[in-house]
Amino acid sequence: MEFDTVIHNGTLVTMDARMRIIPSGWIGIRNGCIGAIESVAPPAGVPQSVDAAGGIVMPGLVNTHTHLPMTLFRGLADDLPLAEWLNDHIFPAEARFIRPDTVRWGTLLACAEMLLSGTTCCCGGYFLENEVARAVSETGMRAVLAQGVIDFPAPGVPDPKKNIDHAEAYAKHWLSESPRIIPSIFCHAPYTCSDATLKAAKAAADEMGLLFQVHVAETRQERERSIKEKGLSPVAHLDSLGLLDRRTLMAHCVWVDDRDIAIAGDRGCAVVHCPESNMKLASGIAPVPAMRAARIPVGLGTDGCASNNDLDLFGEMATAAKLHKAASGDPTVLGALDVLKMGTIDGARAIGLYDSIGSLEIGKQADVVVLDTRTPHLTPMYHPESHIVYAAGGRDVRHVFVSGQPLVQDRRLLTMDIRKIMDRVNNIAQEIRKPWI
Ligand SMILES: CSC[C@H]1O[C@@H](n2cnc3c(O)ncnc32)[C@H](O)[C@@H]1O
Ligand SMILES: [Zn+2]
Repeated sequence: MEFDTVIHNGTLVTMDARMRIIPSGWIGIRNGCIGAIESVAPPAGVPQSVDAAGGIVMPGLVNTHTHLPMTLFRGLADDLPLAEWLNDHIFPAEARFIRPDTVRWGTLLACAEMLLSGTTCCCGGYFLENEVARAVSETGMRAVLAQGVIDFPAPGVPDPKKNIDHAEAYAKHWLSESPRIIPSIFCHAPYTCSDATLKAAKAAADEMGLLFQVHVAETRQERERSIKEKGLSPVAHLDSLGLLDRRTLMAHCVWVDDRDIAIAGDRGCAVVHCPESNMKLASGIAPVPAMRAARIPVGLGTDGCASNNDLDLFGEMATAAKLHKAASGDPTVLGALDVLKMGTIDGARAIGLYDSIGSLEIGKQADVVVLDTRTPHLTPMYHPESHIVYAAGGRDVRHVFVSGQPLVQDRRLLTMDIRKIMDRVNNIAQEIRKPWI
């Protein structure tokens, strides 16, 4: 087979069903897909030959929950609980500063940050999502991008009665626009969307075969209010509306009990764990080991930059691995390989892309990351998966490919002018910085 690109001389961490690790292997890429994974000598005469130079070659990371334009609000309102953070700071800032131009630059900044730290695919939603999708598609990154739905006036949808029509039109447009941009619909939460809105949004997503996303059971207050007002937990409430199935992705699920976990497992829906956001907003610790034991696909997410405050999924993996050990008193509860699965193949499964990304396998898209391990903090290397989760960071990412296209080469972005993007975001921040509340 003829290849367009060969990546050789690295340790391949495949994340395939056998979790193969191939020392000094190579992968061949043809027409954007992986065409070979081998341990013997790589072929000569390939147009593009990338020397991984003793580093790690792994699947691109999958950030399964984020809000890209929220880079604009990084560090704007810290050290607050969710309700105060959202109602007194973030919602007012969004009402005032979220416009097509600000969304574009905030999104490009998020893509730059994610690509430079090894994330090749993200999933999430926001308002003015047409602008988000347009910007992401320019960068070459892969993403599942949802139009946000909420029952009050939102940027781009001043009349909440039009929120479903707007989301539907957005999704229809992006269904056939780019193979790397997959549209979706995102209801903000059961406490900001009526039952009618939730059902209509899910019906619209179902009609087009799309992922339906929703923030669920994030805080104790959300759970208690749901039980008081609906007589059901947030998860049981969504289930009573018929919203939970294989195309539903629930972000957070911190305040879930055994019954909620059994419901989610039975329905086949997926969950995103956002440990750093949950820690920073003091929301709590999601019962990830129990959810995984119930065979729920659990991905990892950073959430938006205003509650994390970065988009580095390597950091998120390290946090997840350590948090659950500390919470349970059991160091075996979530091992390095478990967390690496959450950041790759399980994340891909959670967002419906299991067949195309999340592992290095013949036939899958060539979404590939090369880490440079020739650094003091990655020397020596006994177990690559241990290094990826416990010792490496986004700063160790050297090359990034999406569908075989190089997007980061020797730590430099090839499809974005990062200076210009940071300048624009800094200008927008001057506007946001002014006292306005
Ligand atoms: C339609 S989703 C976009 C909407 O969600 C807000 N948001 C960001 N992070 C969280 C979170 O952790 N819980 C609840 N809502 C969140 C974001 O600011 C947008 O308004
Ligand atoms: Zn979120």
